[in-house]
Amino acid sequence: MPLTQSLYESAEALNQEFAKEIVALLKQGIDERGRASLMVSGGRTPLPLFKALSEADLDWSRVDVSLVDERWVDESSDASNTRLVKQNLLVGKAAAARFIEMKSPEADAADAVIDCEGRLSAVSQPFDVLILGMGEDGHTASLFPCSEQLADGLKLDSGRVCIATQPTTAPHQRMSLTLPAIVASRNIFLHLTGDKKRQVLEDAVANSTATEKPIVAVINAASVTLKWAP
Ligand SMILES: O=C(O)[C@H](O)[C@@H](O)[C@H](O)[C@H](O)COP(=O)(O)O
Repeated sequence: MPLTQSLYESAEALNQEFAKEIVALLKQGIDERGRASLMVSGGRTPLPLFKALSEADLDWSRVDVSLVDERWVDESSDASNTRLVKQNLLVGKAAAARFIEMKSPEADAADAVIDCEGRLSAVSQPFDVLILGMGEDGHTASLFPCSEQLADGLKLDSGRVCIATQPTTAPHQRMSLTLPAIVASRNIFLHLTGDKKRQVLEDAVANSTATEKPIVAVINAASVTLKWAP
């Protein structure tokens, strides 16, 4: 599938323009279906985008927000994506959005998959806007090349929305959307900054298999728009 490239001179320009594009897509979803859904990844890259979104004029009360993946830690942990989103995105105007939790009290993410899918069934699907990041190992969401669960997470006919994964190259058990859940989204964005990640992406698309670099699995299965700045 095509990877549309949207390249910006600066991260500032990227985040301002990207936020406007996301808001327009969410408005379209609300106009057409009464509600819209925004699925976000964790990590450091999205923080300035979250700030721009939190200041955007939108009927956020009609927007469902949830996570593309979650580290299986308490919200009090600095590693929690729930904490990251609540502190950076669901503030200001965006505080009115409905947040659907991925994390639940189960000690093991593997014991929480069915419940997580049940909670996410309350989110209007297909997701209107889904934002992916990427690690330098080519992982996206919490679909890591090193994890034993990767093959199951990449099965397009699994019928699953969530999967518990255990990376060996990154801390914490994870809960992740599966590849089929990701690629069913109406608008999929890959949000990257820096020359290194752009090089990793270009090399992966040119030379890697989906299991070597899971971001390739997404690009092979859906139309993805790259949002990149230096
Ligand atoms: O929970 C997570 O960590 C993310 O979902 C993960 O897939 C992230 O998007 C990449 O690791 C990039 O993270 P950075 O933006 O911090 O480089």
